[in-house]
Amino acid sequence: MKNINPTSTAAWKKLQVHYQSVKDQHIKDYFTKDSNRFEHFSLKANDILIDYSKNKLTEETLKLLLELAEEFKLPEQIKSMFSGEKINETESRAVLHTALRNFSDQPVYESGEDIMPQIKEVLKQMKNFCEKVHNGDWKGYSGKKITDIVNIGIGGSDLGPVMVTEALKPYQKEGIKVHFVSNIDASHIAEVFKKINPESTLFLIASKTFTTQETMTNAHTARNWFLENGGNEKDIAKHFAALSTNQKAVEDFGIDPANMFVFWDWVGGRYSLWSAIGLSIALSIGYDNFEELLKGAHEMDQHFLNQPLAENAPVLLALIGIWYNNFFEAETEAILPYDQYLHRFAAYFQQGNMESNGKSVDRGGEKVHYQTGPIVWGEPGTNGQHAFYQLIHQGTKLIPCDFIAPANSHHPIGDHHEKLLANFFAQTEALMNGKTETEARKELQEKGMNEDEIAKLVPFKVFAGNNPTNSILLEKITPKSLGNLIALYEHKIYVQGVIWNIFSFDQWGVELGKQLAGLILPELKHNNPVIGHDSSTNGLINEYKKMRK
Ligand SMILES: O=P(O)(O)OC[C@H]1O[C@H](O)[C@@H](O)[C@@H](O)[C@@H]1O
Repeated sequence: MKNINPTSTAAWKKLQVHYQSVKDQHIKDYFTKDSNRFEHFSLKANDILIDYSKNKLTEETLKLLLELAEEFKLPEQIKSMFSGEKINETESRAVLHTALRNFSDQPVYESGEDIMPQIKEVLKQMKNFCEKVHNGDWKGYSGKKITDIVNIGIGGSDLGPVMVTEALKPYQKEGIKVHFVSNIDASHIAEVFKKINPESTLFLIASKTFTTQETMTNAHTARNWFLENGGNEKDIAKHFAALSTNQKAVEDFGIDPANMFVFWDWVGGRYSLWSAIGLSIALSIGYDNFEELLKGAHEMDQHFLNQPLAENAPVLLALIGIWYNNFFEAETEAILPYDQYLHRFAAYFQQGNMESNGKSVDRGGEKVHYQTGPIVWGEPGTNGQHAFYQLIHQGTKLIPCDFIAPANSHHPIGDHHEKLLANFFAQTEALMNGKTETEARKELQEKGMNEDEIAKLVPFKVFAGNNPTNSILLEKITPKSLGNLIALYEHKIYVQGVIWNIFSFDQWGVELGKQLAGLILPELKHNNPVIGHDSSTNGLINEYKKMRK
């Protein structure tokens, strides 16, 4: 499959021609032509309803996009991921986060070995550990029950657990608080220190490599704080656990090997919340709920693996994304959850997408001459409405949006949820329909304005509309439905990577920043001026040295 340039496939060429014939069509006209457009362009995938009818697409568009997927032998590429082929070629690794949530009783082979027994072993270890912490058998050095969990990790070792523990707050175990420290900025950990007591705190050092500068620095600071505030060396085992693939580094740090929860190099950092990295989640919501989350993801895995492309939710979302990214030249995509608990969902998939598909070299090592991964961003509704929706409605950029909402709130207080959902429905409708000049005029007339005033205001009151959205509706945000939803978005990323012919599971770009910061650090340890960089970097470092006290 290497060196297939998507732009030279037959389907891509057909899509280019087709694009010319539909690009100026208005989405609302598609609804006029087809009164059953919702039925034709929506599907149910397990717990999730996806309405993709409010998009700039026709049956023909979908047919051609599906042809594109077929040209890349997508069904085979999906199978190759699930079956443990080393599809992460630049790191020579399999990509098997799906095995972590495999409840099918089928073996999964990696380098000829069934990895399911080791996965189950770690799950058992997590379960036992959670039970001990929750029932108070796991005690701190002074005999107190654990009340606070501090997860120290960054990137994939932080964002997933943060997003999920926030999303599932209603399931939080009583008596357990979870804190997250990721930034190397000491303010992050200092603020957490204010809230915790060393006697009843458990630190989870979460790092796939156990070498990441931020995490190791924060871990050492936590250890020092613990020792300076009442704990002894011999007590470390009761208060520090490690979630990692690097056994040696964990031991060197001084964490009891019995407190190590392992995972494996075939779990990508940004796909690792399903692994031991999820321990903070399990401690927060209870192991059984954590398992429900895994089961929800497994359901979506089965859907992705078995549904024909035309009825395959992650595939459809991926193809629609490609349609906008590569034909309409949209540069960004917004994820807009109408659920306050999902307030880190967009941030989580910002890493998921941008670290996976932010690539400009194809699988054959050639520079690509087409667009790959979009910029992903978003905030929850309705807050976003009062912040950046103006630009989506009336700006000059095309921003395809995913609207996500649960039909039921965890807090059925008054009519909050109906109001929230009224906004959810109204926004996608307004983004599509816009407001015509006639409508704008009528509105102003009804306000009693005279013709002069109306003529002046009308241009500002017109909305072109025709802004595409997907609406994703769930019954309720539960561990299981959240598992479904996360896996949906994960698989979308892979499908897009296949079609852009890029590797989605490495992240060489992130490495550069790490190396450069490592070079500069020793130069900050003395007060002599530096001269080895460009004049801007030299100037900034030297001014910083003058400013610092
Ligand atoms: O878990 P680790 O090894 O500390 O890595 C943390 C993060 O580091 C880098 O930013 C990337 O490689 C991310 O994908 C990763 O999640």
